[in-house]
Amino acid sequence: MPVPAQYRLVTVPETRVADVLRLDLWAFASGIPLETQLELPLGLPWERSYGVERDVEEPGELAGFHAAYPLRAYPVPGAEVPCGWLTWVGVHPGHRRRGILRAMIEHHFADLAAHGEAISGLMAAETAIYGRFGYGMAAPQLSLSIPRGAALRPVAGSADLEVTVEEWDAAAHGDLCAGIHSGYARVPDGLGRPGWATRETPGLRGWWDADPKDLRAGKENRRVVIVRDAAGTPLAYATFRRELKWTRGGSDGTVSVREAVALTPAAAHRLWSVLLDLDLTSTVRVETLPVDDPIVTLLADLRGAQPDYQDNTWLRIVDLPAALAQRRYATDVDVVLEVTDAIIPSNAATWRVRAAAWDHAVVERTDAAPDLALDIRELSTAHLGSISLASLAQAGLVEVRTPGILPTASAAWRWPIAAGANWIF
Ligand SMILES: CC(=O)SCCNC(=O)CCNC(=O)[C@H](O)C(C)(C)COP(=O)(O)OP(=O)(O)OC[C@H]1O[C@@H](n2cnc3c(N)ncnc32)[C@H](O)[C@@H]1OP(=O)(O)O
Repeated sequence: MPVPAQYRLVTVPETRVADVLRLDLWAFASGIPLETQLELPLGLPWERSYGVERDVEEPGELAGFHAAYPLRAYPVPGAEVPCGWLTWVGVHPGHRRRGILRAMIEHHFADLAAHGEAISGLMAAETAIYGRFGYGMAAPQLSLSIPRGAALRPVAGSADLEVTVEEWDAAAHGDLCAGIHSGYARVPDGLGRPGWATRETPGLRGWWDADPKDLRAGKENRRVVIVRDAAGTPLAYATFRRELKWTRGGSDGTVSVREAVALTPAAAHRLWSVLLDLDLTSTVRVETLPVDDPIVTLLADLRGAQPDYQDNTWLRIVDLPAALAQRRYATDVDVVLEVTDAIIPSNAATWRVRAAAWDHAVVERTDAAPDLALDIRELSTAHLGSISLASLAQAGLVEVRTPGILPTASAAWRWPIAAGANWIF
């Protein structure tokens, strides 16, 4: 769909940052004044930033905006691939529901094709927005509120590790945390965690490393726990803030953990042991965990941590043959898929997908009778290996045409480690 009449799509240079932030204030009602926001690191990919404005002679205010982070090593099952990450989507309330978002999405897909990116990912502000454009909820997340002192199952070697607890200092901790964070995308045993997006661009790193006072929501400045082995090699870190609340019964503080990332089981155990034993606190709150994060099985009483499950990453296959060939499959598979796609006609076809276990696939158009029929949204949902084709079939979202094919196809698309990102962007 083209941009609606009387609007035009434009590239947005960094010199228009105030226009972007003004629109963003309208779209997200953040409450942080423009003058303050102009001082904050934004991390925006200006080379891939696009706006929609009134089709008048002089550039005016923006009616819509979106951008794409050019991720080059986005983890999918068994591979790290280019991904155009859709971000900063907003339409001014005075211009909404006229088709501006739809036009921006179609532009985004064309932009991905021009940059050789077969998939798009995003985190959705509202869950109702992106399914209509073929995005599927590919990675759920878990949130926990863990009581202080919650028992953990023992892990050998945990007590031998060294721990430091420090105030965050980007110069001292930025590279160390980035190294562990990107390393986590490849554990355990090389399997890798699909969906574990890392802060690849300098803009994203700068945005993440900063700890601006205006974004602390009244809590203390960022703190960091680092776990090292006896040789001093960093194995895990967590960033957190505490917030104390005094009640008649004493202190009732909360530890808000932004990230807790460990490369070994012992380091994970040690890291959480520290977070769960901070004085004057009673709850450790963590929002964005992969659903099988080590803490889930380390906790002796998961129920006591009030697990809460919701969507994290939405994924869209934009170039079907490329995307299906880029990832690997967990078992031998030879299956014919009939795929519908209302927005990208080149994906809407019948495809034969053949792969040996743990290898890439050969993907070809075919005239053969389909074994499974599904929309691109469902194929995108299954792409990171966390939501199975079998569960989608059980919900009536994948049609099985060849009886008996579903167990093999479903096992091939699944991945032994759940997908998940642990930061919001
Ligand atoms: C990846 C990210 O950045 S997520 C951030 C998204 N941004 C926000 O949530 C900020 C506040 N909201 C907005 O800025 C706007 O309302 C947007 C971007 C969500 C939608 O922009 P619009 O230009 O109004 O959308 P547009 O007119 O193209 O609508 C396309 C379709 O999506 C539907 N739609 C759009 N927004 C929503 C929503 N929030 N909830 C449900 N449906 C929606 C429309 O009804 C329309 O449906 P149709 O195709 O059946 O007619």
